[in-house]
Amino acid sequence: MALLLDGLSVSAGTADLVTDLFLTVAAGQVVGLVGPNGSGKTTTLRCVYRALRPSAGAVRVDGRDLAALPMRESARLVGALTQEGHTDLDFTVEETVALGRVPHLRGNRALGAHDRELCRRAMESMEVAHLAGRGVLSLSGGERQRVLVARALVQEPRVLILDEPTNHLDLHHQIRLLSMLRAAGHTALVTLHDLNLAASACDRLAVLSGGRLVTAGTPGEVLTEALLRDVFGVEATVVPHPLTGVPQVLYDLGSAHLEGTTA
Ligand SMILES: Nc1ncnc2c1ncn2[C@@H]1O[C@H](COP(=O)(O)OP(=O)(O)OP(=O)(O)O)[C@@H](O)[C@H]1O
Repeated sequence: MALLLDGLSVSAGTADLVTDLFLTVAAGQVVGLVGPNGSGKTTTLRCVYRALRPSAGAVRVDGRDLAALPMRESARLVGALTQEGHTDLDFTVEETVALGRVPHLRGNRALGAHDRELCRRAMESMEVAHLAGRGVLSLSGGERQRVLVARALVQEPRVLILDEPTNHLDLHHQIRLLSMLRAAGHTALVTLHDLNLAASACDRLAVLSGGRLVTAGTPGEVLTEALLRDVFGVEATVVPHPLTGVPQVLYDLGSAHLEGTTA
């Protein structure tokens, strides 16, 4: 198992933010962590990239407890696109992407040819190569997001953690990023709010509610009308995609609105 959340719990004061979470991500799998606002998705991911220390349980990569490893070593195992990854420092795009190689460099050595080639390929795959010399602070939200994904990719981590990676991205770049994840065989734990994209992009979905795992399985097993009602409080229709068969959620906003309005 590439990534194991092994009975993870997180408390803040008297509040239990995540409770006894067991979740596995097999090598080469993309697992989507979904759930309503405040259900504990980001809190869970923060434990994996070590921005937060769990109050109980452990995060294991290839069986190794991350908390027991030096930061540099866990940075070679886990690469993350975080919600707090935006910086005030006006590095260029090229410099920002190159920072992803730091965990692999010995001492203060400069990038070698292999590192530079990885950066070039990651910038091309995220379609930011033409921005290489630009300062990141001058980029649009979507451009900056793609640069930060490129930085996580060049880290060549065993496990990629992506917290709402499609934020700010237009449809082309949302689909490009999620297709690339699957095609490149990355092992990834990803939070997504768009359940249709999540069903299309992920091998498995894990649903959180109130900091607890409600269910996990293939999109077909998980994404049911009953789950949408019980966990998200949404009445919707779930149909199989006509080409792929993966479940897709159809909403009837008209009737949902009419029921709640006093016209
Ligand atoms: N340091 C903290 N102290 C107290 N409560 C916290 C703290 N950090 C997070 N929370 C609470 O924990 C809950 C889970 O937050 P989290 O950010 O993990 O949710 P999420 O599922 O990622 O939500 P969203 O979909 O809105 O991004 C929320 O109710 C949040 O307010």
